[in-house]
Amino acid sequence: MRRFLLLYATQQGQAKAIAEEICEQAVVHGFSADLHCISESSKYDLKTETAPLVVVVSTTGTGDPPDTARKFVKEIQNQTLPVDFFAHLRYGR
Ligand SMILES: Cc1cc2nc3c(=O)[nH]c(=O)nc-3n(C[C@H](O)[C@H](O)[C@H](O)COP(=O)(O)O)c2cc1C
Repeated sequence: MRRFLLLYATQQGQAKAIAEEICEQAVVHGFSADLHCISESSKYDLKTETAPLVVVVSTTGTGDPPDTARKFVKEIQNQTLPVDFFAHLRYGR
């Protein structure tokens, strides 16, 4: 089965439900999704990830990320990261 990484960030559960549906449908279509909340950073490593990445994230407040995504957003907004830091990633959101 072709694997991909599936991350979600949710405030009220909708993004998680959508990610779980994608995970179920993936199997039907011959894919295997590794599903994690985006805050579970010990369970995935985007620096070394070679499989496609799908991110399901809701917005809250005034276009703010869910609480579970705040750390992730802060990390990828780090201005000291090289411009090609995530250049290897194939991702959709
Ligand atoms: C308090 C609140 C603020 C919201 N703010 C935004 C927003 O700024 N932009 C947007 O596109 N959607 C906004 N929404 C809509 C949510 O993104 C939408 O309800 C989504 O399905 C929630 O997903 P979740 O259950 O994964 O948190 C907001 C919803 C709530 C309840």
